[in-house]
Amino acid sequence: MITVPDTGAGRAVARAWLIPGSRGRLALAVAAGAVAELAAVALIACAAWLITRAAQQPPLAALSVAIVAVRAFATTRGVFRYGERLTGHDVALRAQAATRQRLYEALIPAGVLRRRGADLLSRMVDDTDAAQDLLVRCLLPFAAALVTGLTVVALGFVLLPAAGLAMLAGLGAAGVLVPAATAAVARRWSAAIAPARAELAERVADLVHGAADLAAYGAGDGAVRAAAEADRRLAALERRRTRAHALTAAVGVLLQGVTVVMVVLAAQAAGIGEVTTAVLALTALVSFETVLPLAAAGERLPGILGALSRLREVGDTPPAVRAPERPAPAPSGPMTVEVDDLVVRHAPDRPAALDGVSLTLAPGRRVAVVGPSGAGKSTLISALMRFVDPESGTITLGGTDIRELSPDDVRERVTGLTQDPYVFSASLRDNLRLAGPGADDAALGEALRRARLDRWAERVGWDTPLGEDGRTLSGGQLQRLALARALLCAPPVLVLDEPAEALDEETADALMADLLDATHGHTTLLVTHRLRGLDQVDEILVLENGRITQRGPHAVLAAEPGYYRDLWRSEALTR
Ligand SMILES: Nc1ncnc2c1ncn2[C@@H]1O[C@H](COP(=O)(O)OP(=O)(O)OP(=O)(O)O)[C@@H](O)[C@H]1O
Repeated sequence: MITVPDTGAGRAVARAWLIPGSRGRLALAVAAGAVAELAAVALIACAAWLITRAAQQPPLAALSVAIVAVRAFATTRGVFRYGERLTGHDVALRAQAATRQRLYEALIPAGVLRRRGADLLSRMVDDTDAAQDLLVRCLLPFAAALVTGLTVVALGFVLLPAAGLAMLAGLGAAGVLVPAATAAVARRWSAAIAPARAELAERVADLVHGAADLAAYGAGDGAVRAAAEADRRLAALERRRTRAHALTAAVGVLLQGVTVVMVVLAAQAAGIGEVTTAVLALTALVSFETVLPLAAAGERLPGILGALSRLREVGDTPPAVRAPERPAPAPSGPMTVEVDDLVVRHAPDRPAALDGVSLTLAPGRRVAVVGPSGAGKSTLISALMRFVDPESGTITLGGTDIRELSPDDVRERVTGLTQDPYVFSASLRDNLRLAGPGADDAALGEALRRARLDRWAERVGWDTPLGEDGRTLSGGQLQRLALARALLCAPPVLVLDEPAEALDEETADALMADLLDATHGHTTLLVTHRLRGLDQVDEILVLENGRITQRGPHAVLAAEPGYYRDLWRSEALTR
């Protein structure tokens, strides 16, 4: 369920996210826009005077100043319009870039967001466009219309107060009441349209990402129908909104016509002559050209403020872990990881995922963690890499509590093969270089050799694209590539989360054997479901329901009653 955006929050974001740093440029754009509009009005006023005066056939000299003025105003209008577009778009694009950057920075440490990927993507793309629209479509037109409107009304009062009054009424209604009405209409419709658009985006994302599963279970037609239905609902809402918008736009044009008629009637009643009448009438007519677009600005404004408040919601999502204000110096060289009485809870109302876990991982030692699904193995790795903070207990790295270190420093030192490794749509070489940007071909080759991927690499070539999400790789090759990356990165503490996950028996056994060979002498924490080969590690921890229930070397655990012996026996039976 998408909540209706709170526009007060949107205004706050507009101030906080967009304006700082661009005030000078913004003022320049506003000034250039106002001068361009004034020049446009003055151009029409002068042209009106020139044409009607010329019709009276005066000596040419009487017209020469007006001729020059028309040229001057035409040039001024063009030059300042160009300046306004240049500075206005410069400010707007800077604001948009700054908004995207802020959003991105807010997303990196964010905790669990309530929104799904498609909605988040639309925030990254559509909502950040709001930053640009706020300035280009709302703020600049409003400032230009205000300056032009006030000047024209003042001119009207000077020439003929009754005409000035008619202009004030007409421009005021078109510049304030009509945009307010369009804003109210838009607010009403965007409350209905935003969830409809989010629903369509999510359904389309499901269709694209879940295409294979939908096809496999014959659910494709139903999903397409649901997406088409969401599309129809959105289109119907958009149509109704467009009708309401057209109606308010028509009211604006009507006000323009009525104002010109009133001005002409007032001028005729006052008998001020046809030249002044023409000047007043055409000035009134053209002054609406700057005011009428405000209806569109009013229509866009609630959507913009809503988008900005959605951005703030992302920015306000509490980070999963807090970086210290002044991080302690990061430890270097071989380092011991000490976990002491660790309690981790993913949410206050959930049972602890880790409950009193203690372990020591000394330099060069390898510790394996085994346990049933949901026991807390991945949570332990998340805590070690500081993706989640403990409720109580400590983790120290080289003697320093990791909460005192910058999370990036921790993740540079404790990393490796995480669950579900991602393969980029790039070559094998580039996918490897991710873990070692400065590595030469010899180092890349060595990592591939240790992960037993070298022969395959020679066959397919180092520069062949691996396809989106590694589509050209088998499950085993993908895990080996991820292992090669981890070995290339060679962090002080290597973590390997279920490296043989989702592989067939034979491939998994081969991968585990190679992995145990490759990590010999390297400080390693290995989370695994498979026990084969664990006789090579220094210590095995059995984690059940967040607690360590057994610990020791393979030979001891395989002999004592418990989860490990049961699993070891059932593995032996399946061979
Ligand atoms: N982000 C999360 N929010 C809430 N609960 C979570 C979250 N991540 C894990 N949990 C819960 O914490 C417990 C431990 O999960 P964890 O993923 O650490 O188990 P695991 O041993 O790695 O399981 P598996 O072997 O299936 O990967 C589970 O009950 C799980 O539902």
